[in-house]
Amino acid sequence: MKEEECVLDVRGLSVQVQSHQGWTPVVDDVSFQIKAGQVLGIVGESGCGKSMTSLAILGLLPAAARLSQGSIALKGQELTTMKPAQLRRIRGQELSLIMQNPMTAFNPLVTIGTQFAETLFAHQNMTRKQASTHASTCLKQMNLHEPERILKQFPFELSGGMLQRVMIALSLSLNPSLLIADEPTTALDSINRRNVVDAFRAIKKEAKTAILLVSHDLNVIEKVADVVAVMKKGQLVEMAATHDLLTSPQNEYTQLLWNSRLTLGSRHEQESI
Ligand SMILES: Nc1ncnc2c1ncn2[C@@H]1O[C@H](COP(=O)(O)OP(=O)(O)OP(=O)(O)O)[C@@H](O)[C@H]1O
Repeated sequence: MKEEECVLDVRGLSVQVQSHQGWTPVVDDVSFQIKAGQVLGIVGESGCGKSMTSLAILGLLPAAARLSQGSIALKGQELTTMKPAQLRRIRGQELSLIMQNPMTAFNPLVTIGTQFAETLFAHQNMTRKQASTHASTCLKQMNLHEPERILKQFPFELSGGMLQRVMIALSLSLNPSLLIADEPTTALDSINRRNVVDAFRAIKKEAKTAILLVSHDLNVIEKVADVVAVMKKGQLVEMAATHDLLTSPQNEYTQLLWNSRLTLGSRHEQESI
C-alpha cells in the first residue's frame, strides 16, 4: 500500500505564557505527525496544553502566549515563519477549525446557505447555483437530511447537534488538508455525540483530510482516533496507535486516564456512541 502523505509535521513545539514569574512553558517540546486521512487524538487533563497546541498550529495564540521554539509544517510549508496574510489564506482554505460551541462560529443573522456561499465565494470560483449544490452535498455527507431546507434556515433554528454537523460540513466544504476539532462533542448529549462521531468516521472513509481531535472524552477518542497522544503538564508523555494504547498503555499517567474513564463513564454512555 502506498505510504500516505504526511500532512502535518510538528517538531519540538514549545509555547510559553506570561505569568507573574515571567514566561512560563505550557507546551514543552511536543512533536507529532498526522498523515492524510488519519485522526490524531490529543488527550490529557484540563490545562495540560491541548488547546495551546492547536492554537499554535492555527497561528492564533492569545496575546499572553508566544511560540518559543519548534517547527510546524503543513504539507511541507513552514507555518511559523509565514507572513500573516499568507497564513490567513492557508487558514481559510487548507486549515479548518471546529470549536466546542458551533453557535459562536455562525453569524446568527444570516442563513446557513448564505454562510456556505460566503465561505465558498471567498476561496473558490463558483456560481450561486454551484455553491448551493456543493453545500447540499457536504450536508448530506454529514448525514443531514433535507439539506435544501437546512440551507434556508438560521443557526438558531437548528439543534446544537445539527449545528455542529453543519459546522463540520462547512469546514469540509473547501476540502481542507487539516481539520482541527477542539472538544467538538463536549456540549452535546449522547445522541448528538454519536452523530458527530459518525460524521468523523465518514470523513475518515471518504476524505483525505488529516484530523487533529482534541477531546477529554476518551470514548469519542477511542471510536474516532487512529493514534492517540497523551499530554501531561505541557509534555507529550505517550503516543501510540489507539488500540495499543488502550490495551497496553505504557505510561503510568495513561493508565490512570484509561482507568478513570472506565470508572467514571457509565457503560450505557460508552455503548451509546
Ligand atoms: N489566554 C491565556 N493566557 C494565559 N494563559 C493561558 C491562556 N489560555 C490558557 N492558558 C494557560 O495555558 C495552559 C494550557 O492551557 P490549555 O487551554 O492549552 O489547556 P487544555 O489542555 O486545552 O485544557 P482544557 O481541557 O481545560 O481546555 C494552562 O495553564 C492555562 O492556564
